[in-house]
Amino acid sequence: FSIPAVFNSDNESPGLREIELGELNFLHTTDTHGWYGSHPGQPSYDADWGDFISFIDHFRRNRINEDSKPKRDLILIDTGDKHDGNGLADATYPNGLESTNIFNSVNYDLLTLGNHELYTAERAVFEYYSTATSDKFADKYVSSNVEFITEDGKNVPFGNKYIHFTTKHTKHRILALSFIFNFKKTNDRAIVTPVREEVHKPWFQEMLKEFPPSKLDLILVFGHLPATDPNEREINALHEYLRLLYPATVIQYFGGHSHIRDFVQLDERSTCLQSGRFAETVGFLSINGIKSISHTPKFFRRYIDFNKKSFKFHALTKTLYTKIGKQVSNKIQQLKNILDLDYQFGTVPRTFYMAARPLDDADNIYNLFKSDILKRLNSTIPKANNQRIVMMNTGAIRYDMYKGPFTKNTEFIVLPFENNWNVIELPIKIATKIERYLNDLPYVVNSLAPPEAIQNRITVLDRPNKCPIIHVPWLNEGHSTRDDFGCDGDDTPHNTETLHHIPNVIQTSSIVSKDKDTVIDFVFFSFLTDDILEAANSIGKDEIPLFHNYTISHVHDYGGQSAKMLLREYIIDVSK
Ligand SMILES: Nc1ccn([C@@H]2O[C@H](COP(=O)(O)O)[C@@H](O)[C@H]2O)c(=O)n1
Ligand SMILES: [Zn+2]
Ligand SMILES: [Zn+2]
Repeated sequence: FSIPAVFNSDNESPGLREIELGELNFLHTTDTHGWYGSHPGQPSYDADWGDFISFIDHFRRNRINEDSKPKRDLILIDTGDKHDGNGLADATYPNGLESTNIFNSVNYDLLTLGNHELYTAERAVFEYYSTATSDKFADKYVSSNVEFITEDGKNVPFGNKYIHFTTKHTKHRILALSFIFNFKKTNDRAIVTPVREEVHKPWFQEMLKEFPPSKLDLILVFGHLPATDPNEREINALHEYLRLLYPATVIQYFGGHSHIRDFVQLDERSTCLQSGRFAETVGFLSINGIKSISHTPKFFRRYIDFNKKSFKFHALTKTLYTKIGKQVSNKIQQLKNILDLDYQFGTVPRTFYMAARPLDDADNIYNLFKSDILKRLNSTIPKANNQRIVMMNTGAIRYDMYKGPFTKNTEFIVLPFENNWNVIELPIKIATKIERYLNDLPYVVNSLAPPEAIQNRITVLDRPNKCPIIHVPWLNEGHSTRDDFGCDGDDTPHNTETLHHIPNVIQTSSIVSKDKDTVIDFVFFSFLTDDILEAANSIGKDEIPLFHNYTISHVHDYGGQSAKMLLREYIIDVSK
């Protein structure tokens, strides 16, 4: 494979791929999960949220300015998931107390919520009042299929059901809608209605009447659902429905939730962009020829690495900082200090990877959990025959653990969730079959593995055509995205990161009995409770005549150290 011209090394770093502006231009973020303080130690993502604000400012001035000919507009979008993943959000109580202010300093034109804004009632209430109905975003926040339940028990839309607006310079008439995927683990202050049902509700039908095709130039659907999802196909179902009603209108989607870079062409007049995760990516999209009926519109997509070099390059500026951007960067640094996120517990001896190393490799993080960390779990409850299995979902681990300082923030980054340990007593003949049962599940049904791992499996299946594997000595390892427009979407060429299979769950076992009827403790992350019951009952039916189902009454709190604490104990031990 020969090195393309764009991969030159005569620069201070490799050449970047340009963006192509259009009459409508979009910058998109999603699944930021509190990553507003940049990725220290990862030069590809060295920009913080203040730098992003400066970038937008320069970009608007230098590339979308008032006098540009042809005229242009810029629309800034975010598609949710702002908690769980970084101490800036997760080290405060309530979660997101300070980071929400930081996130909200971006002047988004359209924003919405993800499932992480709905895991608890407290989060739903906070999101609703701090953002959805705030002075700044009340006319910009859209959530077409989520209802908020007020203190006095009334169901109200979680923001706007839809927004209609006309762009300032190019005068495009836009109808904006936003849907979240069919999220079932919601709380008692919010209701999610599946997309397929929501579109048949009276409000939707009235909206269709108010905005027939003749009154719209573009339908914009931005939401917390994956661009590619061959199992649930929620975007596809929505698109089929909208296309029947608007046969020639351009319909542009922005997705999220599965944490990957992705771009899908739904038909000649419709595409969907998804812009990664964790403030590693700013998605750029432009469209030209929107109002033309005789020609198909031209779509252009680019995945911009979240770093200062890329920001300066695309915004055509030599210095990035603006006053407001700098203020936000300072605020982030202050918050980091107040929360003591750089407090160091020990040192990570070498980098442990989630998917970039095979599961049985000594540098694989799941291997570390199986072979060491899970075994450290202690509990005071009486043990069934002194034998147990300890299981966790791989999705609970959210990031590679890098060689170097292990800080308070590293804990939130690697293991953000507050899951505790549950236990159920099971005979060996059931307990030993659960791992296989859960790992054989069709991947998207229960979403136990990390979202990006699930999605990588899907995109590999969905797009059998290959992109060249890049191994160029002076490039950083990172995204080499393959999407419906090909292999050149990333603004920065990276060495291809080989991704290995990650199972849905991992476990350690101390079982020694040969007698398969011996009862042992089956210990698992609380997030897995429904899946464990389903697996035990399904296996039990096959294994035991006149089997009685296990129910939640058989599940107990196991106690013991949290996963965060187990990891910290390991680090302290290896740092001695
Ligand atoms: N208590 C929890 C909550 C979630 N997870 C994992 O996160 C995944 C969802 O994350 P998104 O950012 O894609 O919404 C979920 O599928 C689990 O893997 C968890 O482990 N514990
Ligand atoms: Zn997410
Ligand atoms: Zn999500």
